[in-house]
Amino acid sequence: MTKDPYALAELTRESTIGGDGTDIARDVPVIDLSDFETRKAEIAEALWEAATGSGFFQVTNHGIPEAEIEAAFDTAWDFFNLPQEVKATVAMPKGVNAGWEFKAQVRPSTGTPDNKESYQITLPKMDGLWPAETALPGFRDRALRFERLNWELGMRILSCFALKLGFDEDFFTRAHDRASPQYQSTLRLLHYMSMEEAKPEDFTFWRAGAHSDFDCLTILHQKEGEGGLQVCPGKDAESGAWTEVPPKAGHITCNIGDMLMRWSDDQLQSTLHRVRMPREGEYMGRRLSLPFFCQANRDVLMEGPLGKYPPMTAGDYLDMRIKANFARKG
Ligand SMILES: O=C(O)CCC(=O)C(=O)O
Ligand SMILES: [Fe+2]
Repeated sequence: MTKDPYALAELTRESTIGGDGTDIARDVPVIDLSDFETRKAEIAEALWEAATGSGFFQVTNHGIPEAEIEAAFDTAWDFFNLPQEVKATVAMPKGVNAGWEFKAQVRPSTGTPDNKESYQITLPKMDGLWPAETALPGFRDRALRFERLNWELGMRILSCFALKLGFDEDFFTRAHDRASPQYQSTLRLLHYMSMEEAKPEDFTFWRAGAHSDFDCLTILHQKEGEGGLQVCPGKDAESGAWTEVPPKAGHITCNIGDMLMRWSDDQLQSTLHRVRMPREGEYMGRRLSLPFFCQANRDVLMEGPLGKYPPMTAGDYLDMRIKANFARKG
């Protein structure tokens, strides 16, 4: 093993964990967000416990109507179902976190491209990256509506972490101001291609190689029956023991990302996760998922309450994280 070639501890951890590993059952905490305003203190306690423990949890009674989530999956499929040449008109420009990409994301953990296509919506970056209204009528409005619903849920959850960290409760809402040109939160539509016609060697790839997210908080919608997500909590990363998180209607899966881990002086834990290929006897069809990444605006200064790290803007942090990812040599 060569010496640590990475600038960031979070990336070093990620790069060492690309193998199959083993399966292990762990509890994924489920937190009921009903009566949010009146139960806020209790909910904040439960979220804190989950996020300082494994960093992975699910929320129920989260306020996003099931019909909206189902409609968003339909909208995502309408997009992926477009001919490749139409999707190519909204291809992700280099260095921009918006638009369409196909089998392009290489994870440091695996060194191979994830077997997926994705379309990312980052509000200030969308000029020329929406499909033509004639190609997909209503797509933009539907996608924006879902982006907003996810932002609202993200801000509710983050307001609980703000209180526990000693900030005022709107601290992270200001830091993720949707109206700002510095906004960099992202809704991602993901399509993992069907493996029904795949060759045995295709199964050696990953749908999504092991990684931790760069953001503060990820809100992940999965579809029941389309499993494969596995997590390995930070404190157990050495173990290489992975836990399935089966999609369940009414449950939204959430995880802490590296940005909030740093911002909280490592009190909140970002968690390694991945999407494995289906195994023999399992559903082999396509898999869709819809993550929303709460990433603080570029100009926001991240300054932890305990002062563990030097202050840094969220923009600089993300640039550093992305650069470290691409600096990796296989
Ligand atoms: O598709 C999933 O279930 C997870 C996706 C993911 O981890 C990501 O895009 O960061
Ligand atoms: Fe992720």
